[in-house]
Amino acid sequence: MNIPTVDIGCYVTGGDLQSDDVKQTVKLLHEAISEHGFCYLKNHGVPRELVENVLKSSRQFFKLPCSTKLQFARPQDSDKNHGWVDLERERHGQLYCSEHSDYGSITLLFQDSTGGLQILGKDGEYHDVPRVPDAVLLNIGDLMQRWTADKYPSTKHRVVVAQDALERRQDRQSIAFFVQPDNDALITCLDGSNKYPPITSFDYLMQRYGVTY
Ligand SMILES: O=C(O)CCC(=O)C(=O)O
Ligand SMILES: [Fe+2]
Repeated sequence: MNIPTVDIGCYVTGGDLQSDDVKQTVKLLHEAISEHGFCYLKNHGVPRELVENVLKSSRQFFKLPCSTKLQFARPQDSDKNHGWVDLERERHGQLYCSEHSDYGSITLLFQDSTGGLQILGKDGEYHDVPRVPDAVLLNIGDLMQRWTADKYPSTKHRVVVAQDALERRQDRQSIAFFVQPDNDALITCLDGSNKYPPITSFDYLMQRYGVTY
């Protein structure tokens, strides 16, 4: 499957929104995410060094003893949705990155070179989505699909660790940034169709967490 790469440099550097460059970028972005719900972004403005530093810090963090990591654990019975989740809980809830779609508006994902991410194509088959150096992967979440009355698909995906990586006991790292609108933002179908009733971003998220955690 060919996930398109869109260069958003002209927008990131503050280009005039009415310029042909920006209009063309918007068109390509629209086409890419309408088709796959996924696309790579180039010239996204996040410095490579920053990404590498975050990966390094997270490597250090995960090597800490469990007792230390527990101090930063995500509370189980509160609406605070950040913090460390141990593998057992993660397996229970999220089935360790088996097939799922993301909840929010968009997700930005940096992967390492291990690979393993796959997306479900319209053909019903899973397709590898390898890392593209210096690009960030953007994907549409369920709330954005609802917001766009299903025009932008929240495509199902999963992570499978390749046999050779398993044998080498190679660690895999990725950084996912889940973008969620402000809690009180009312999500109403943008095309006026009212295909889904309006819901606040917070209520939607809580509904979903209620099912998963
Ligand atoms: O680690 C990855 O490549 C993807 C993870 C993912 O899909 C998620 O956390 O929602
Ligand atoms: Fe995901």
